[in-house]
Amino acid sequence: MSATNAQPTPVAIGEHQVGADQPVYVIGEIGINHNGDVEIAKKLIDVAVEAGCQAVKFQKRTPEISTPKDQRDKIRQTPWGEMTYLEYKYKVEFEEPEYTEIDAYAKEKGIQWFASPWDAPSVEFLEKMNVPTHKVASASVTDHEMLRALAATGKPIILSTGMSTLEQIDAAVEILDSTKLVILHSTSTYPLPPEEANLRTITTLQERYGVPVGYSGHETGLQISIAAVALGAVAVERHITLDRAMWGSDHASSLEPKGLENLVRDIRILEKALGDGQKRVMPGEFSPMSRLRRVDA
Ligand SMILES: C=C(OP(=O)(O)O)C(=O)O
Repeated sequence: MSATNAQPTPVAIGEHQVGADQPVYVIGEIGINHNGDVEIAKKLIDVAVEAGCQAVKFQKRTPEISTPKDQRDKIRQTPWGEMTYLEYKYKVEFEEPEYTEIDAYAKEKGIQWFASPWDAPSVEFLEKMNVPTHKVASASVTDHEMLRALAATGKPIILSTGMSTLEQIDAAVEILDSTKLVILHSTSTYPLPPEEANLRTITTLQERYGVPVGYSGHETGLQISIAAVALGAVAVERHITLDRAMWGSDHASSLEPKGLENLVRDIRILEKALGDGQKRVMPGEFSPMSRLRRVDA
């Protein structure tokens, strides 16, 4: 855990480098917005590819382990009828046949995919799928058993930090290999109001952990994610959906295809605009300078 002003070495995630002076790593978080339908998942992969994301992400659960005990028997109205929360969790869970299809489809489309495992057996499952990285969801920052399973994979890890204190993040970072770690600043309020975004935490995390820091956003709109990049975020993750009005908990605070396209477009402009911070006269200024500046002044 080193505090330093030097830029941390980028982390390699498959063919992509994530860090300073690299293209911002944009992750389209499909999560469970596929609503249990692999065809919707494929359409969302298309959306991410067309927007220019480098990766899409899913969530992998073993529902009888990851669903909090006091929530399991709660009754829910769902598109599949009335059922318990646990039954619903199984409805939206992809298993090996669906992930095999997703893997082939993502490879064909040239985009990376990975997932946040929500329990230790899901780490094993994702390892069998040969994912390039694993994401730690904010809710799992304190799940040390799972973090140890993730560290044992030797893969680069993306650690989200919503709903967490610095002490909880310290303990998680102690378990993970900080040479292969990307931390995401996040606030787990859905949808995120601007006054809870606290984007300056990006700098706090950069200085405290000396690793590349990105942003996982749950706001509506694009401004906060774009500002995160201006403040140094090297990765941005946003939930994506085909339609914000679809049934399910995460659709409303997700980006639709046009929103994602605009986000990636604006991030790519910002990457160019941020520059290197060295003050110099730019090539485009020579002509206006010759017209506007008095040489005898
Ligand atoms: C909920 C997740 O992420 P975050 O905490 O970044 O929102 C997730 O990755 O499953």
